[in-house]
Parts: sequence; C-alpha cells; structure tokens
Amino acid sequence: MSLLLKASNSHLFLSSSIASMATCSSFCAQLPISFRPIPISSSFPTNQPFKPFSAKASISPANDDGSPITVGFLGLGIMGSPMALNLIKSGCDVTVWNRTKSKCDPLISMGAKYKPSPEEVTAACDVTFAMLADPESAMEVACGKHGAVSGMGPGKGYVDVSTVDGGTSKLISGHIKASGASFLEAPVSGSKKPAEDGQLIFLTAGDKSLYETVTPFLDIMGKSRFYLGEVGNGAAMKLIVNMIMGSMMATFSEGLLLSEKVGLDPNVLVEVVSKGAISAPMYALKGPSMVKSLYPTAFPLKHQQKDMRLALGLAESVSQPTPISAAANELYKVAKSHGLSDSDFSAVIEALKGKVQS
Ligand SMILES: NC(=O)C1=CN([C@@H]2O[C@H](COP(=O)(O)OP(=O)(O)OC[C@H]3O[C@@H](n4cnc5c(N)ncnc54)[C@H](OP(=O)(O)O)[C@@H]3O)[C@@H](O)[C@H]2O)C=CC1
Ligand SMILES: O=CCCC(=O)O
Repeated sequence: MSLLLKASNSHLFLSSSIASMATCSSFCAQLPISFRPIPISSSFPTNQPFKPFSAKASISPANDDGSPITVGFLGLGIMGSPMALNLIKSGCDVTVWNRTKSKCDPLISMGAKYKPSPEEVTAACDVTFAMLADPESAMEVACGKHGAVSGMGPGKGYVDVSTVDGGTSKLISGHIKASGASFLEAPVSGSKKPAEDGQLIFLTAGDKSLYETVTPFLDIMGKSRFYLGEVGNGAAMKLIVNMIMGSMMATFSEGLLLSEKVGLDPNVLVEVVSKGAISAPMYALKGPSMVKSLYPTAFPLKHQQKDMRLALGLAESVSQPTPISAAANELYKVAKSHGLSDSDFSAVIEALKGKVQS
C-alpha cells in the first residue's frame, strides 16, 4: 500500500490557509507533475465564504492501483466526530464505528459507511484511525472480542490517535503487528475547535512507512505533525504536554480566585495575563467563562486527570520529580469527586472554592 496522490477535480476545495497549502506543496513537490494537486487558482474569488470544516488539500490519497485508500474511524466522541467529518468532507472513503451507534448517524448522513464492529471496519479498510477515551478502551477496541486486530492483516495500517501511556501503545502495536499490519501512534494536541477546523498537531511514532502513507489524512485533520521515532515517544510527548497544561490550568485557577478575594476584577487579570510573557491562548479562551463559573466541555476533566495520572506514572518510571504536577493532579481528583468529570477541565477551579457547583 504505497501512496499516490491524484489531482481530483471532483474533490477540489478551497484551501483554508496559506500554511496548509505550503505543507501540501512541499509534500507534493516530490510527486510526478501529473499527480500533483491542482493549486488554488488566483481566479477564485477571494471573498468566498469560508466553511470551518474545509478540506485543505485538493488531493485524493490512492493505492498503487489507483483505487482510493479506504479509511476506517473508530470512536466518535468530542474529537473523533469532527476528525472523521473532515475526512469525509475532503472526499475520503470513510467507514465509521462507535460503541454508541447513534453517534455514527450524523456522519452516515454526510456519506460515511458504517460497520457494526471494529473488526469489520478494519477488515473493510486500508487504514483505520482510533480515537478512544483511555488506555482501557483503546485496548478493548483494538484487542477485545471482534476488535480491530481481528480484521487486520498485511498491507493494512492502524493509527491510534487516542491519548494513552506508552506501555498500552506498545501492547496494541504488538498485537497489530503480529497480524502483519503496520502501526502508528499519533495522539493529538489541540481540542474540540482545532479538531473541527482541521488544526490539530499530531505527535506520531511507529512505522515510518505508515506515517508516510497517512500523511495526507493527517494534513486534512491537522496543521502540523511530528514523527518521533519508536512507539511510546508520541505517547510520552503528548503526556508531557498535557501535564504542563494541567498544571497551568490549576495555577491559573488559583490566580483567578485570589484576584477576586483581594478585590481585583478577574476579567482584568485575564487581560493583563494575555498581554505579557505568560500569555497563552488557553487563558484567553477559558478565562472569561471560568470567571462566570461556566465550563462548556471541550476537553473533559476526567481525561485531563487521566493524562495527569499517566504523566506522573511516566515521571515515576524514570525517577523524575514532578511535585507541581502531582499537586495539580490532586485538584483534578477532588473536582472529579464533586461530579465534574464530564465538565471541561477548566472546572478544576471549582475544587478550590469553598462551595462546589456542578
Ligand atoms: N477533547 C479534547 O480536547 C481532547 C481529547 N484528547 C484525547 O482524545 C481521546 C478522546 O477524547 P474525546 O473525544 O474528548 O472523548 P469522549 O469522551 O468524547 O469520547 C470517548 C470515545 O471513546 C469511546 N469509548 C469509551 N469507552 C469505551 C469502551 N469501553 N469501548 C468502546 N468505546 C469506548 C466513546 O464511545 P461512546 O460514545 O460509546 O461513549 C467515545 O467514542 C482521549 O484519549 C482524550 O484524552 C486529545 C486531545 C484533545
Ligand atoms: O488532550 C487535550 C489537549 C487539549 C488542548 O491541547 O487544548
């Protein structure tokens, strides 16, 4: 299953950004002229209304024989649904499965095919992406009864984009590769909105040839990608990023509450922070709703606590002290115990208040 990119007029979309064109251009510059995607013509009206779920590349990834690479997608939660939808909107041949079948319906109505088990998805598709909650569900869907492994075989690829620990990823990789198929871990940085906008960051590791094969799909769903070598490195990078993020959110929460207690307007604190060296998009994005005690879920708090727990396990495995993250993890555990698991992770601020709201 090597990759050919075919210019496809029927799948010609406006690119969402110059940056995504640049990514596509550098990849496609290596291709024979006849297979290069058609560049966006300057004759397109520049005031064309822009749709967030835009396909970014006018390409249709294909097998050696010219047939399209068929794509499976397992797990249609907050992240999986918009990621799969972007593939569908780009003209990819997508087959979906989700434990709760009703979440497949909107994608089926957009043109996705459906199979009733992970096994049947992987049997039907050349490459299959999995976006599952945690290590347990990633293992279950890959290696359980009628799991993905049962439908895998030589020439196929499995790309696990869930956030799990390196040990789980290596276990899944071992089972997939024993079937003769290839494996790539590719957890993502970026939340619900970047998933909708095709702006995720992929942290990949595993079979390099599979990485190269799925590059066009990663570029539809994301804005950048890193290839980090052996399986486990992508998982470790993702956990470290989220460990930092979880600690940042915890101390930001302390700052918001402290500012209010000493008579300052926390909204002004958000603005001050946004102007200086510690500015981060996360603070500007989440701060105003945190001040109003609103936590619309983009990244569920239960997943942030899972990532803190897994990151602390990683640190433990190499005897790296992480006292700040360990303290932050305790706060997420308190927030969970107050029934905030399914709220956005910014609800961790509630764990610092005398009276918890849910
Ligand atoms: N939300 C975010 O901002 C981000 C999340 N992530 C990571 O991506 C992954 C998915 O996150 P997100 O989409 O937010 O999570 P959701 O909780 O919205 O979705 C979880 C998915 O896992 C499925 N699932 C859970 N348990 C099982 C099981 N035992 N068997 C089969 N399927 C199961 C759910 O199926 P069902 O619908 O049936 O419940 C659902 O499809 C997580 O690892 C998370 O840490 C990474 C980056 C950002
Ligand atoms: O794993 C979730 C990451 C959320 C984000 O990067 O904004």
